[in-house]
Amino acid sequence: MTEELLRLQQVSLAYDTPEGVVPVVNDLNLSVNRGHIGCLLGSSGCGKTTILRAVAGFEPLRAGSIHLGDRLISSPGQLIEPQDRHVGMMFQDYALFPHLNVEGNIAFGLRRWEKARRQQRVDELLDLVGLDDARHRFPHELSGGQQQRVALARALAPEPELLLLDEPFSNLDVDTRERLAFELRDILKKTGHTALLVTHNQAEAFAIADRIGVMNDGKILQWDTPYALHHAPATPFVADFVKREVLMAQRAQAYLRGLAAAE
Ligand SMILES: Nc1ncnc2c1ncn2[C@@H]1O[C@H](COP(=O)(O)OP(=O)(O)OP(=O)(O)O)[C@@H](O)[C@H]1O
Repeated sequence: MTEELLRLQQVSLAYDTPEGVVPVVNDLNLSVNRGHIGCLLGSSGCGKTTILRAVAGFEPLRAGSIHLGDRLISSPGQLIEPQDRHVGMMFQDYALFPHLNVEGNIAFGLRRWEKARRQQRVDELLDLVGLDDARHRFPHELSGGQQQRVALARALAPEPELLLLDEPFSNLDVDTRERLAFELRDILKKTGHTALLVTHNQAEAFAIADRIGVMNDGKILQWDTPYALHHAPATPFVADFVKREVLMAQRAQAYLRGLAAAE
């Protein structure tokens, strides 16, 4: 078995608009090894979600190829349907079904499974995400963090080869975000899942990912470990980007310390 699970080679993506073709990504290369968590980090509009959608099978490629293991899943004119890719996806708004309880949401992708096996899988996942006691509750009866865990369990339920996460913490408050970022990493490492995450938040990227790609304007400027991004940024943009975020986090902490002191 090769080390690499996901491989994007010379990928170009664009949208057709009434004004013409709008290029988003050009000649993009990246790979994520089995069991690793990769992350695309960049500011709004740089093309992160478009790349994730292309891996999921919702965007056609203008050029290049996407492989999952030995399978070619996308190339121009060739697209394996999203449901046949063995790729799980978790969206920023969780997209839980409001009329189904926690168990029902998690079991949604397992409708074709035999009943006993399905129940066993749901029980395993409830245990994994710590929601045993909430199995009969409906989404509106859950906190944001709990909803996020249900969404994660639902995405993992059919045992996807690859998990895609689009800004998984954007709906949560800052404290919950930080806690869940570590928790998510823990869960994925425990189960050995391979994941590709996109976020504009550096703290999240650094808390979760084994490899991070810093993006700007449809390009990955550096695909590296969090340590290397900090200590050996490849371009002035990456150095600035990393430094700016650290500075902002320090300022936020100083501000909060100031508030606490004033109380
Ligand atoms: N359906 C579409 N039609 C035309 N242009 C689009 C479409 N979806 C996205 N775009 C454009 O493509 C570019 C990349 O968008 P994308 O959503 O991939 O960025 P992103 O980095 O994920 O941003 P965000 O963090 O805000 O979600 C943006 O300029 C956006 O306006």
